[in-house]
Amino acid sequence: MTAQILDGKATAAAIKSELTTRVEALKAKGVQPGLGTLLVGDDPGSRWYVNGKHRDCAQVGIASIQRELPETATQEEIEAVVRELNEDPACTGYIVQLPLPKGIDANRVLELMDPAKDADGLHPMSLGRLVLGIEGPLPCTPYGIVQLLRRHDVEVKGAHVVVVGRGITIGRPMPLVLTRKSENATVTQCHTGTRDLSAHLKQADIIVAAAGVPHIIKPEDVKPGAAVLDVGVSRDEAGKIVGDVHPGVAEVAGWVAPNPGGVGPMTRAQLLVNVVEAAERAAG
Ligand SMILES: Nc1nc2c(c(=O)[nH]1)N[C@@H](CN(C=O)c1ccc(C(=O)N[C@@H](CCC(=O)O)C(=O)O)cc1)CN2
Repeated sequence: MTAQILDGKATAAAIKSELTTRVEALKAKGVQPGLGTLLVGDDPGSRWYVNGKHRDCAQVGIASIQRELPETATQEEIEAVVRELNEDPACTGYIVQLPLPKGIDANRVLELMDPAKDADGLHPMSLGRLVLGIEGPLPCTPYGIVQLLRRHDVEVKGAHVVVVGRGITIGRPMPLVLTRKSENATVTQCHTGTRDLSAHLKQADIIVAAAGVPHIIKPEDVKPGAAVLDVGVSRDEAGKIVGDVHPGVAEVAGWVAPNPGGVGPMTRAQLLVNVVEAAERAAG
């Protein structure tokens, strides 16, 4: 293996340590930040992610509010919990864990959230703010990726980034974050309608692979020295994660974010950043 590792675990640990100091300063002003989560259904992956978020909160001094509903919950029952979280003063920010069960209108649920409590940066108002260049919470995975690159001194300004995928949590908002003046990257977005993925990938200085297609990024499609971030999550028969990036890419790339251990921990760290920043804004 020749590529250097974009170490998400170590970087997230550094961010959490910085946040601990900021949370202490908030508490000294009488402000206790609290993260709420709403988990609907029994998906073991989603449960693992939500539990991880609350473990992180405990580490940095953020309070936890955990709400759960069964897989059979109706749209109305989910919306009732969202209204409760909107009203709960102990909950300064919250997330609705995605995906929601089949048949639930996730957009309607997201729209119902109080935008001032959107810890995920996925509320339509937060995404609109991002488009307009107004300060607000940033989507956790896209901004976690930017932080991971910055903290390893990988140049984002002027880089050509190819994003593969257009899902709500990563692919769709990723170009919005990367093309802000502060990031100033040039972005090509590829998806299932892209004719020649390989031709686009070969041009990339940075590849963000969020297609959810095992090993779709092959060594022969990667420019030598490029940074490749694997965000795809598929599972093999034993339940082990299989990413979007073929292991042979590490022989060609300059940098790789492994999966697990790369972008996932950064998603969780950025969520805490959003909670702390919202509490800081509220505290003036
Ligand atoms: N409301 C949201 N739902 C979802 C989001 C999101 O940002 N907001 N993103 C993903 C899931 N996710 C956070 O919720 C998430 C994914 C992965 C990780 C992580 O740390 N992964 C580990 C590996 C875990 C494993 O072995 O299964 C890693 O990469 O090292 C954290 C959070 C979809 N839903």
